[in-house]
Amino acid sequence: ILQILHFPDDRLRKIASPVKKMDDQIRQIADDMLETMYQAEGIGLAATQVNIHQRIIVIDVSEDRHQPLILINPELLEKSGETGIEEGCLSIPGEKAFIPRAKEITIQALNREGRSFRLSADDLLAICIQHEMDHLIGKLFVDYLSPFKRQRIQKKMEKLQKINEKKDK
Ligand SMILES: O=C(O)C[C@@H](Cc1ccccc1)[C@H](O)SCc1ccccc1
Ligand SMILES: [Zn+2]
Repeated sequence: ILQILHFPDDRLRKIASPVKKMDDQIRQIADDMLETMYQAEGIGLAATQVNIHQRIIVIDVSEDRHQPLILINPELLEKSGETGIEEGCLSIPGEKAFIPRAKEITIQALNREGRSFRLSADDLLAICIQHEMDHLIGKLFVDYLSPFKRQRIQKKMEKLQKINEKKDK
């Protein structure tokens, strides 16, 4: 299980580098990320969130929680339409906000064997991919909100941090 960074940790703002070569080390990172995501009851996780600054995303939006998707070096090829839901984020626990997203997207990525594939997605899967791809460029859903709302969330998270630090001591 990997430790998930929490907003406003500056490391969440780093830009991830493309994976140079798909190898066992990258596969191990993806497996550790999947385990961390399932344990945290998320439906997606980006490497940035676990302080690994490479373009690796894991997703599982299935009901049975056994259809993991690994996206290496994802690129957005097309997007269309508009949709949105109240989004959460494992790096901003307890906060939710409606975020506008494209309804359909087509991406290209490498799979766990390092082979290039294209994926067209809509609804929750499309939203999740867009949310995770934002993480890889240091973007969080709070960045779509007004500065006032973002600041209010930052204050709440910093207070939570202090309470947790006291507990750990
Ligand atoms: O922090 C993350 O990247 C995990 C996100 C992924 C996500 C956020 C918003 C919309 C879709 C995916 C979530 O914490 S996963 C938790 C969750 C579960 C079901 C529906 C929405 C969010
Ligand atoms: Zn997130």
